[in-house]
Amino acid sequence: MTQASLRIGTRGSPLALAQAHETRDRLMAATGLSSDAFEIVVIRVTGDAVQDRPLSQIGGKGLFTKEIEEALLSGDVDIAVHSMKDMPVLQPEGLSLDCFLPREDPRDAFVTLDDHAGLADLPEGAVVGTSSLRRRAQLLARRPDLQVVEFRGNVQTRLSKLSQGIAGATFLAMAGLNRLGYRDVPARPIPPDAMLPAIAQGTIGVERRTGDDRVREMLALIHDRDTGLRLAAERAFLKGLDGSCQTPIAGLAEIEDGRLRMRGEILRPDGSRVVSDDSTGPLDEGVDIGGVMACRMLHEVGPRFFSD
Ligand SMILES: NCc1[nH]cc(CCC(=O)O)c1CC(=O)O
Repeated sequence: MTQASLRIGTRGSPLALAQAHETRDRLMAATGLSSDAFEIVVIRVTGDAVQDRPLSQIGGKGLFTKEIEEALLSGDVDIAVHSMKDMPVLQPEGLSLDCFLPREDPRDAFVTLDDHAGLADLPEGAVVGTSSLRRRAQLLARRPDLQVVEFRGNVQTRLSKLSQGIAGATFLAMAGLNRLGYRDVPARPIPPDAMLPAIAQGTIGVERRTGDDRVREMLALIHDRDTGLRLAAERAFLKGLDGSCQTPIAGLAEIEDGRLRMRGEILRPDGSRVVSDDSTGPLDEGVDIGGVMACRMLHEVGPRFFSD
């Protein structure tokens, strides 16, 4: 590569920076280029600027991505690194998102400073902190007695809220903890059967300008095929449901014996109803598997499932 360095756009949170560094390290290893060939550019986004209100009140997905995508389109950066969990299913005109790094642990973790073994051991009426509509709904579906309070901020903030006694437990993504190297956080992974994770949880996606062939070829070197096949199913499911941050949706695709197994779940926000599905098909038919699952579910629950 003879051009100037490749500019990597990212949010400035500790997790976002860790993900940008992982992307740069993989690009260095794949291309043989030195770190001078890459520049990490931090971009401030709405979702980070607004700390005092629940994200679901400010707007749906896109709060963490809009400004970064604008920088990509205007040529201020050449690639953008995202948590795929925060990405809308459709990209703006002119941008492509088809490079996924090997997926981290997709599971949620149960985090408590007390010695409760897990969710089932929380005392009657215990207070749990989360800002995720999905986690809230899943929690209330299993334990309607629990009280859910709004919990935002990074890992440190959430742990300090636990130590102040604001809540007895919270949830975090295992992927975030692992990527940040937080080994001593008291986190227990929750099996997907007990709490199905968010679509794409644990996956880093790298976005680019559609016509930028130099970047397309570079990103092809670090794309992880299995992760791509899994995300195709999960994101087709999300797209079929027309999911936003206002709707509790969970889903996980896994490769088992050379086939793609997709589990999906939609919930009423108060947890009063849960509809789940589990289906397996050929590895390269994720788009169909996820799309058909979404259709079946919408048909089963009728049009006003999420809102009424
Ligand atoms: N919504 C915020 C967000 N986006 C991605 C992750 C974690 C890392 C990942 O799932 O890839 C988190 C934090 C969390 O849910 O604990």
